Formats: sequence, structure tokens, C-alpha cells
Amino acid sequence: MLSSLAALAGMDGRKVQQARRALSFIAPHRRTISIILVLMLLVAALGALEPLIYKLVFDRLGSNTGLARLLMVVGAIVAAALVKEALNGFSNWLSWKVRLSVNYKLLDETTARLHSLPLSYHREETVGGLMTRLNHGINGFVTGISDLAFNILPGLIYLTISVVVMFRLDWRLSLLVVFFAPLPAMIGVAASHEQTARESSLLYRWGVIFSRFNEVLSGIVTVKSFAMEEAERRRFMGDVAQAHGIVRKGVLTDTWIGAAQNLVVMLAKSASIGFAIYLIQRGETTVGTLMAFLGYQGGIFGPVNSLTGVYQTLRKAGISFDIVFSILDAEDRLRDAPHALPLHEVKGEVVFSQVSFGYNEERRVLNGIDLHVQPGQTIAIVGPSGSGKTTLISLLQRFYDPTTGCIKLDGNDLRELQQRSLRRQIGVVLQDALVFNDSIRNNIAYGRPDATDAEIEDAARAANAHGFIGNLPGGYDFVVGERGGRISVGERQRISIARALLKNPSLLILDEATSALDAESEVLVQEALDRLVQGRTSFIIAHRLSTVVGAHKILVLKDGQIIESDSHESLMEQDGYYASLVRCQSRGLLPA
Ligand SMILES: Nc1ncnc2c1ncn2[C@@H]1O[C@H](COP(=O)(O)OP(=O)(O)OP(=O)(O)O)[C@@H](O)[C@H]1O
Repeated sequence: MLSSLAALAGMDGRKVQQARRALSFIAPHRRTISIILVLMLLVAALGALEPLIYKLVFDRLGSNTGLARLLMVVGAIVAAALVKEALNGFSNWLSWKVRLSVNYKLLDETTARLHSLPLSYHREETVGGLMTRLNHGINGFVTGISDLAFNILPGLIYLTISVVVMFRLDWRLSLLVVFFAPLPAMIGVAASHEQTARESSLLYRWGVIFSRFNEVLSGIVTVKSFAMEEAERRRFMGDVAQAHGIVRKGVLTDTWIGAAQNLVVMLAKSASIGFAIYLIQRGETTVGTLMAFLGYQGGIFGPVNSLTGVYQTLRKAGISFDIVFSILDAEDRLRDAPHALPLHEVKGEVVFSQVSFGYNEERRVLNGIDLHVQPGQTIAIVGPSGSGKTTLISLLQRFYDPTTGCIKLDGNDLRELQQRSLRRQIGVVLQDALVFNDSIRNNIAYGRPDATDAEIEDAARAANAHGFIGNLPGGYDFVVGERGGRISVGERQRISIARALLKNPSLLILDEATSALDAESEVLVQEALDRLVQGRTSFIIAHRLSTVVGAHKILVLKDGQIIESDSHESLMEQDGYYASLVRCQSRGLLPA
């Protein structure tokens, strides 16, 4: 049945497959759905029999009917209505239960997928756009499959019962009703192409609008610094107005379509009444039959329309299915190999062998990198902006795989290791340390939610953070605000150092952690970092040469290649690029 419906909706084989796959999300609720369908069938049957009662009332009860009999009839109608509403209510409750479960499962699967997809996927997407599409996709998906599951069968049953009863009552009037019945639906079908295109274009627009809005709010400091609030507001409202324009045009089209459908219904009713009166005058039918037909006629357009609604929903749902499945099926080139090994104890020997990498095919960002780091060594990476320092570190965390060559940790190719277990062994302290809008305690325990309060405090002490935390209202329970906006840059960095210390990683990645700080903060952060790097293999990305003088090895990267690699003293003796950088910095040409 799904295939024929889908074919009717102009859906190709891929779409039919997609609709099937969508329906598999409700498969675990088969039993509840069966109960809902039975209830809906009863409701549909009761609805279909209702006009018959009117026929009986009009044909059998004359003007001399006693009050008791009248009350009985009214009582029977009320009782039938009560039963119908009770059944309807119960089936509605059950169907919401199913909808919410499907919604939960979809959210579970899509968010799990979004978390597991590699950085390259997220770099292609915008947060606001993704959230808008995800929200729309999941809602449309749930509506689509519940319509598929719950609207088609009861509608068909109602139609079947009604048509059978009508033909038994009067075949000539029935032919008239059946002739008009599909017309509103056909108008709906004709309009659905435009409606689907409109839906798609609106979805795209809202995605773009909210993606920008999200960027603006996240970068509100920049927006305010450049006094661009008004310009951003105007841009946002301008885009919203354009989207509203599409909605308005759509509403107008929908109103015309609705009016045309209602007109057809009116025409149908008038034709039935006229024809029935003609038949009554000839003594070939009764007033009761006319009343019953009017009931059926009103009732029949509903299911036919809702079947058209299913047709429209199927097309609209196709858009939502596309969104959800595009996330679930997004290619994950970095997923763990089936035989990937977990990483437990790490000594910290890192080897890069002939590693080359490009974010795209056009351009190589790293070229033939060879590097051997002994456990516990500190490696400083310096080089001009854009030379590939961050990229090198991203490869070490396996955010990307090398295009050629390989990276080994303790003799294991990173591609052979389970990514999560690898990253558990790596502590990262970034220049712009990300802290979440949560308590200081939870931020420090981010990588180790099971840590005790004593462990958290020890880590904070070692990171020179315990002092300032004690001065905050609520201490460790102080909530730092979005992106840590309620504490200073240096404090954020010390929290992120405490977090790394608590995680006790074997490998460390530090990204220019002491920049943009005042002298006192810099000393505190530097002390904390010195404690952090002890006994761990550490990679420090540094623009400031003074922070790297003590490293075991300094790598100088230029245009994606290691052009020098040695200790500070040896590199100074070699008098190459590094030595020139040091001289520039001592002369104040580079920031100290
Ligand atoms: N996601 C990306 N997609 C495409 N190109 C990228 C991407 N990220 C970085 N690049 C490019 O790769 C090159 C190396 O970037 P990378 O961030 O590794 O440099 P860097 O040495 O860390 O620079 P900086 O010192 O300014 O942080 C740059 O030319 C950059 O434009």
C-alpha cells in the first residue's frame, strides 16, 4: 500500500525506500499502533453510522411521538457520541505516546550521530542552520509517520462503510455524492507541488537566518565593539520580513485553494438537496434519506481530504526524511575501524612518518612531516600564521587522517586505535579555553565526571585556581556564564588547566596559553602549565618564543614543512629562520 501511495505522490524508488525506513521507527510500537487502529476504526465506524440514526429519527418518529420515546432517542445519540469521544480521546493519548517515543528515538540517534561525526562535517555546517533543520526535520518526520500510520486506514474504513450504506439507501444520490467527493481532494493535490516547494525554500531561508543569528549572539562582543547591533538587527528583521513575505503569499494561495474546495462542497450539497427534493416529490425517497445523505456528504469530504492530506504530508515528510537521513547517513570517514584497539596505558612516544595532509584536494597544508618524540618530551611548534601548526595537532588528536604517511603512538597507528580511548589520553588547553555555562566544579570535572570534590580541589590548587575560586560567591558552585563570560581570561585558562590535570592525560596539547594576560596572571598560568607538562609528552603551539626556550625540541614549521628542528641553543647556533625570529622578537618586532 505504501508503494502505491508513494507512487501516487510522485515519489521515486529512493523516496519509497526512505518512507519505508521512516516507518521502521514505529515498528517497535506495533502493539500500541494496533490498539490505536482498532480504536480509530471503531470511531470511524460509529461516525459512519451516525447519519443512519438521523434517517431513523426523521423517517420513523412522527409528530405524535411521545416524550419518553424522544428522550430515549436523544439519550441514544448522546450515549453514542460519548462512547465515540471516549474512544477518540484514548486513541489520541496512545498516539501521542507513540509520537513522543519516536521523537525521543530520533533525537537520540541524530544527536549521537552529530556528536560522532568528524570535525570536517561540523566545519561544513552552521550551528544555527543545523539546529533549525534538525528541529523541523524531526517534527516533520514524526508528523509524517504518524499520519501514514494513523490517517490512512481509518479514513479508508469510514469511506468504505459510508459508500456501502449510501448505495444501499439510494444509488442515484450516491452517484452524485461520489462524483463530487474527490474534487476538493484533486484541488489539494494540484496545489501540493507549490506547497512543497514553498516549504523547502522557507526551510532553507530559516536555516540561513538562524545560522547568522546564532553567530551574532555568540559573537556579541564583536558586534557591540563595532557598534553593529542596529545593522545586525536590521539585517535579521529584513531576512525575517522576506521569509514572512513567502508565508503571506503562501497563505493567500492556501486561502484560494481552501475557498475553491469549500465552493465544491457547497455545490455538492446544493446538487444533492435539489436532486433529493426532486426524488421526494416523486415519492422515490424520504426526508430521512436526504438527512442521512447530507450527513454522509459532510463526513465523506473529511476522510477524502485527510487522505489528500496524507498525500501532502508524504511530500512534505519527504523533506523532513531527507534532513534526518542526511544526518544519520552522513559519511563518517573517520569512524573507528571494526578491529580498532582500546588504548589503556600510554608511554607517550609519538612518531610522524612522512605525513602529508590537505583539507581539500587542491591544496596541501602539511607536507612530508617526519617527527620522533620520546615519552615525556616537550615539543614546541613555532612558525608563521597559517603554516600548519594547528593542523599538525589536529592530526595528532585524529580529528583528520593524514592524506599520506602515518602517525603512531607507542608504535600503534592512530587509525588502528579507538578514537575515544585515544582522546581520553590527551589533555588539551587551548588559547581560548572553552568553559561551559555550568559550575566551576562541573567544568573542572568535565573529562572525569566521577572525580571526588577532593580531587577537583587538588587539581584546582595545582592549577593556581583554588585561590580565585574561593573568592567567588558560592566557590566551586559558582556558575561561570556562557563561554565563561563571568570570569576572566586567565581564570578560564586556569580552570582549563585544572581540568586537564584532573584528567591526568599522557599526552598534552597546549595552544599559546599565556597570551593576552597581565604579568601576574601570566606567572600563575605559567606555573600551572609547568606542573601540567611534567612527565607528559607535550606539544606546545607558541607564537611567543620566550615560552618555548625550555622545550626539548623546537619545530619550526613554514608552508607546511618542518624547516628546522632542534633545541633552542642548537637552532640559535644554526642561525636560521628560528634565530631570525628570536632576533625579531628581542628587537620588539614580534609580540613578546
Ligand atoms: N577547516 C579548514 N578547511 C580548509 N582550510 C583550512 C581549514 N583549517 C585551516 N585551513 C588552512 O590550513 C592552513 C594551516 O592552518 P593552521 O590553522 O594549521 O595554521 P596555524 O599555523 O595554526 O596558524 P595560526 O598560527 O594562525 O593559528 C591555513 O592556510 C588555513 O587557511
